[in-house]
Amino acid sequence: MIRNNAYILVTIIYFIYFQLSKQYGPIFRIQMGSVKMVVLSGYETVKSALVDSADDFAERPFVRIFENINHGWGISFSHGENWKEMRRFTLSTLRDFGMGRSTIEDKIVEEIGFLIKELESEKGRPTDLAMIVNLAIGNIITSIVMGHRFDYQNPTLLRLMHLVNENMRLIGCPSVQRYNVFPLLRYFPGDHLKVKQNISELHSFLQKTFLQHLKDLDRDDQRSFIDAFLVKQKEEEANPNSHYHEANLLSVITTLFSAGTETTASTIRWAIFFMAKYPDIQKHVHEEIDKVIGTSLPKYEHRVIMPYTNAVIHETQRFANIVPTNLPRATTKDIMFKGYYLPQGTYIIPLLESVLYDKTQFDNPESFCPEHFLDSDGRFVKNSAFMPFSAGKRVCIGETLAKMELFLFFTSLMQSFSIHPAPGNSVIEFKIKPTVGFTSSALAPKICVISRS
Ligand code: HEM
Repeated sequence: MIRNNAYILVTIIYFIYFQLSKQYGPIFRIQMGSVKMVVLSGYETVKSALVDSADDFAERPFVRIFENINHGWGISFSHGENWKEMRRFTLSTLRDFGMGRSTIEDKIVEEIGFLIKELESEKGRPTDLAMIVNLAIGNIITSIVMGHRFDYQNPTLLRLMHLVNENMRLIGCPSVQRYNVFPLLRYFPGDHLKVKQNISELHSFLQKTFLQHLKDLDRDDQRSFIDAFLVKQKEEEANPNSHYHEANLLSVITTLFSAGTETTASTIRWAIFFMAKYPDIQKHVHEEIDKVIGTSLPKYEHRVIMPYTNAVIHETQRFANIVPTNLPRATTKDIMFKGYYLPQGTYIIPLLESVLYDKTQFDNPESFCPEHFLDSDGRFVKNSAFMPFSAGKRVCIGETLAKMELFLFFTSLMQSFSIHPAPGNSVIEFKIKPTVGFTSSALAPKICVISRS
């Protein structure tokens, strides 16, 4: 059936899938512990599966740690009708409900104002961006979910972000990956227990928040995602099969925090670090911002007339490759795919790294090169292998929000500041390394953020 079957002990296996695909081709099977997986590699193969055969690859497999967290509820690891309903509701609430494009844009612009003030107060001293960018992006999700933001020193925000970040790191770490594939490990202590403990704390905080929202609920003045969900829950009170119950609400909101914070914050940090690393590219970005926006407030609509900045953001997402393995998929029925028989429920890894670094789609994939998204006249060009949000039926639901955040945060920060490696650290020595975790975060030395005014 499948060309190769390599049995591989679990280590930090994710980093070697791409290497294996160079040896075994675009479709190969590996076995980790008790779990057999089929890896799809390269743009043509991943696109054929996720886009051309979208319905056949629309499920998620059983992944022990996600089952512990979600119990099949919510969106990211839920199945069938429940997944469809929660996905539809979340997408339409993000799009339509009193927080349509302009209102979300307002919230983002407001948050950027606080972030800029905070960075100005550093007065150009060497700064670690990790925490502060995380809090700012976390506040956008908080505003959407709860209807308000927190000060950066607020203990509730700090604790929420700590729980979310720690879990993102633990879920991607080797010990939890081993736990996922060796069933007996569930009887032993380990990082999976810390993940569960963090989720319990997060859920009890959210349950108290739901009660408060329920008390103040006004059908005609819904101020947050929680309000919209609770209204729907009331409307469906008489329906015994309703999907609008607390377990789904807890799971959806936990996912919005986990999937919607570190991913975007990490991409913004990568973009800022690239500016410190590549001063010529930074100069070009500054010139375009000064010419197109000047001292006005950046708006999302500016991106269509800012091809260079737009290309830098796209190249950051491509190069930073922050979800290298994608989330796993499963086949919805028995299928033949490119000559191979894949039974229903086959565990699929559609390797995003192999798409974003595909030599047949990008001239110089190993280099940071905004020209990958520009034509010879400097116009922005799309590339269908640009898939950092994946593709098909399970494509990231936060894509629109994340794109708006990335453009507005990056453009506003570059409008206000120039970015430099900290003294004693030359541009050549300025190294950015990805860290191991669920997402590929940027580890870089401190930088200096100098006001341009
Ligand atoms: C730069 C930022 C982001 C990146 C690169 C990213 C990437 C991804 C990827 C690769 C997937 C897997 C899709 C698949 O299975 O094919 C995903 C799924 C998902 N993302 Fe994002 N994401 C980002 C931001 C966000 C934000 C801001 C939110 C929420 C507000 C979000 C919510 C989700 C959810 C709920 C899913 C599961 C979708 C489903 O199973 O139907 N993401 N994301």
